[in-house]
Amino acid sequence: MAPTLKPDDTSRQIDQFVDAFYERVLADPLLSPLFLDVAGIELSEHLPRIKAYWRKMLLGHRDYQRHMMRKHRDVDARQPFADEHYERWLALFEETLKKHPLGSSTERAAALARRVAGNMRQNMQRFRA
Ligand code: HEM
Repeated sequence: MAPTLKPDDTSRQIDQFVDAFYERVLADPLLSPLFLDVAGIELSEHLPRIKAYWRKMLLGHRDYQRHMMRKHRDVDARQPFADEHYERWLALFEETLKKHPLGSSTERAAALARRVAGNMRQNMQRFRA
């Protein structure tokens, strides 16, 4: 019988995935200024939040309770997100997922990322108008 992946394993995989994703994002000339200059993120606070967000989305954990859309609206108000930002963000997300899959949650993570990015794009346009 194939070994079953326990939630703890997925949680560890999420940590590795997010670290690897942010290595790419922060090395990306298009995306990194939004994180480092416009939002001025503190990595030691930001990364645990992103990990908690994905544990909530994929495992139903309750430790992420912030309003992530509002955070993006604040950044967008200072430096509007363009289509190419969404495309690059998703491309890096999917590239990272291939190298650091999340077991049985891999496909769901990809689909969620696409859906949330699509909602975000609409949400930003509504709030800008
Ligand atoms: C164009 C695409 C995106 C860009 C450029 C982007 C950029 C950013 C930036 C700059 C921050 C830091 C905000 C701050 O601390 O002030 C942030 C936070 C965050 N992003 Fe994104 N993001 C994008 C798409 C997404 C998507 C699609 C998701 C989810 C599927 C996501 C999830 C998050 C989460 C959970 C946070 C943490 C918010 C908090 O502080 O609680 N992002 N993002």
